[in-house]
Amino acid sequence: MRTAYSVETVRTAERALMARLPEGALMQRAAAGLAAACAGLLGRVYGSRVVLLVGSGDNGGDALYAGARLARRGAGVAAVLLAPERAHAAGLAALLRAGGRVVGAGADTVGGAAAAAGVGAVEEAILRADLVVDGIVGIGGKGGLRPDAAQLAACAAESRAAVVAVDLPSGVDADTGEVHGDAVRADLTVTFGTHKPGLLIDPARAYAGSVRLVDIGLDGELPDEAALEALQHADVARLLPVPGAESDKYRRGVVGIAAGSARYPGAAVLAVSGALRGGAGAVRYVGPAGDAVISRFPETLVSDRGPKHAGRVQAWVVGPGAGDDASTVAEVLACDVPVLVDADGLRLADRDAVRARTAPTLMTPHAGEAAALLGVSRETVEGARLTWVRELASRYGATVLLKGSTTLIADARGGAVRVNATGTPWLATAGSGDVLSGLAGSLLASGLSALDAGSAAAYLHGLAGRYAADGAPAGAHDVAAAIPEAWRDVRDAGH
Ligand SMILES: NC(=O)C1=CN([C@@H]2O[C@H](COP(=O)(O)OP(=O)(O)OC[C@H]3O[C@@H](n4cnc5c(N)ncnc54)[C@H](OP(=O)(O)O)[C@@H]3O)[C@@H](O)[C@H]2O)[C@@H](O)CC1
Ligand SMILES: Nc1ncnc2c1ncn2[C@@H]1O[C@H](COP(=O)(O)OP(=O)(O)O)[C@@H](O)[C@H]1O
Ligand SMILES: [K+]
Repeated sequence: MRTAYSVETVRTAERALMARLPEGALMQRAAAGLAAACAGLLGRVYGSRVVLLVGSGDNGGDALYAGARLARRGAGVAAVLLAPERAHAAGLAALLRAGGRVVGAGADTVGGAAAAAGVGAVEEAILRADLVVDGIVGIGGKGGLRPDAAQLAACAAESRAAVVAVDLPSGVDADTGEVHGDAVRADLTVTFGTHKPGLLIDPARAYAGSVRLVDIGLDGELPDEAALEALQHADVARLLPVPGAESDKYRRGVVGIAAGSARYPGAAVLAVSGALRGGAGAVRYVGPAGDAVISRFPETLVSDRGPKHAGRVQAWVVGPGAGDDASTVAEVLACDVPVLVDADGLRLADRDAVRARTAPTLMTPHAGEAAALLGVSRETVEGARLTWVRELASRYGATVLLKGSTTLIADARGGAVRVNATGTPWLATAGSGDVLSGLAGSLLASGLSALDAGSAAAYLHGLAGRYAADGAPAGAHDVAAAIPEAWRDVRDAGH
């Protein structure tokens, strides 16, 4: 399991750890990890040109100490100080001792003979650099970058240099993944002690590039419950149902799919295609698309009666392609088994009916559907996914899986939110959400909690999307067909 903790929790853990260590030890650990990552990216350190963007906090201190290490290995290191009089003094002294220099403001006072002052010198240094280290601001940041910092970030973006962010890309919100204004775009982010939620949630995630975690010994000080959890293969493998000797189709779980309409029969077919690959022993279909379903998947138990009379079902999926069939949605919500509500079903579901349910409910909106339920714009949801997925879960008293470039799953009870890391933009294809709903419903029917069913389904679906697409467009039915391959990969990693 990969976990991420809030800034407040990190600060508390940092204080506890610092109290047991010599002064400056943590920063040295951070700087050593940062310098190693920079060296890895540079390939050859000797003779390379490195520019440090240095704010006035400890984030700048990390950059300065790492710069000193690179300078000792023969890199030409220049520091740009955003606030020369407040730059980390010991870090700056270490850099200068190692042969580094200062460019721009403050160069005349601290840089010695090699110093060059002026904005032109700064720009030139950044544009000619092989590597830019962003130590402007880390977990002490508020809001987007200030204008002087934003100018440096723009210059770094223009340069051919690789950009390494220290702890976080400066300007992004560490706790939420929101980006309010300008921020640094990094190729690599080297983060310390633990991931921060913002590194795993878009839009901030997209600014971070790839992320490397440096162990500074913080683990023992962090609480058990994280702010955010990202399941890995082994975690998902533990969740996947495996039939035993005494299993039969009913004991494995029957998932009911109430989906599709005369206008959208394909949604029913796709939801069934996901459900058949999700571990339930049988898939039951009710709705007007029975012929389409049976002709594609003859193993489906098709019923022409409503959900209440369809026979034994351990979990329902309702909504994909449902059009305006509100009565079926209401009927399913009245069933005392886990229910997944997706697509049209989200709009048709009565909030009080959802809140009144005692069996688990899993809602699976994309950002547009979530926005409609919340009465805000799609952009608002996409800009602050963590806030809105929690809000929706709390308003409906349900587990909510918010789809998109970052998929988040939140329980109404609170606790750690799950983030799925396996997706690919190739999944943005019509009907792939229907496949996900069937898959998650099937996992619900085989006994997983709503949080686990949603997380495991998103994980497998993301992997299946990768396998199906493999760098080229794929249809939703290809994604469904690739689920068994994803399942086998995950299962094999769990042994
Ligand atoms: N936690 C750990 O275990 C460890 C933490 N470590 C490191 O410490 C870092 C935290 O250091 P920190 O607390 O000194 O704050 P930091 O991020 O440098 O920011 C403060 C500066 O940012 C400025 N500033 C603020 N907003 C801004 C904006 N929008 N745009 C521009 N500037 C802005 C603010 O300016 P001011 O408001 O004071 O004028 C102030 O100068 C952490 O991220 C990690 O790298 C490691 O060394 C070891 C282990
Ligand atoms: N940019 C993206 N990156 C990763 N996954 C994405 C992206 N866009 C969409 N997806 C995924 O693709 C699926 C699309 O579902 P949905 O929006 O419901 O489509 P549909 O309604 O056509 O079935 C979801 O699983 C979603 O998480
Ligand atoms: K930074």
